[in-house]
Amino acid sequence: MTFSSELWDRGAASVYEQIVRHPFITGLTDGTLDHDAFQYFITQDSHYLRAYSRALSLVAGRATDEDAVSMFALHAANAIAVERELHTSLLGSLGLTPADVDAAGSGPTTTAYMSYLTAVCATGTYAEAVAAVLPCYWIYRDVGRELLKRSSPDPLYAKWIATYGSEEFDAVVEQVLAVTDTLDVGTAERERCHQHFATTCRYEWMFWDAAYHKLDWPVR
Ligand SMILES: Cc1ncc(CO)c(N)n1
Repeated sequence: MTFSSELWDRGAASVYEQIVRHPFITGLTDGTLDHDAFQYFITQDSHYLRAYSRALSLVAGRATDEDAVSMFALHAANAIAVERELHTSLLGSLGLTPADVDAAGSGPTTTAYMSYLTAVCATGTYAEAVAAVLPCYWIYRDVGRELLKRSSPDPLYAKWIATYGSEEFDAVVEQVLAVTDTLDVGTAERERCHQHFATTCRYEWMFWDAAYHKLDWPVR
């Protein structure tokens, strides 16, 4: 069994089932999700993608194989590009400006998820860092594909779905999976990889759940 399928079986399979059943996700395709929740999601994702880009830069710096260095560095740059393009256009359609995103700040779940990714990528081994960032790619690819089958009556949601359900995004994820499957991991390190992978899978579910409930800090 490949390392990536081992990670998925132990850490993602059950969480993924719960993600595709989540009312945020089903609401995207049947059009019942309210725009306030989607707006919260895109706003928080703008904050998330900035941290994700920096986390990927750390992974790039850890990689020894030059193809992997180049790949993660490219993905780090692309995360900023996606944040700017997709989000500016979607936020514009929702009547929001980048200043509104800054003013909203990052919510509790976003902050927790970003902090975890940053910590693992800064202090873990290369394999641990790859395991921590992998669910961000993989879950979005699978969710995007699943949603693309149904698309959405709402053009905003359809646009979002088309990005992550695209063949281009699939090719990106396949490259990362191939890198994951060539990692040389020791026994103790392997367990830590499983923990990080499972944790960021849970954060992926929590990120959608936070948007669905428009979760705010309980105190300010
Ligand atoms: C929370 C989250 N996870 C993964 C992705 C995919 O890059 C994203 N845009 N946002």
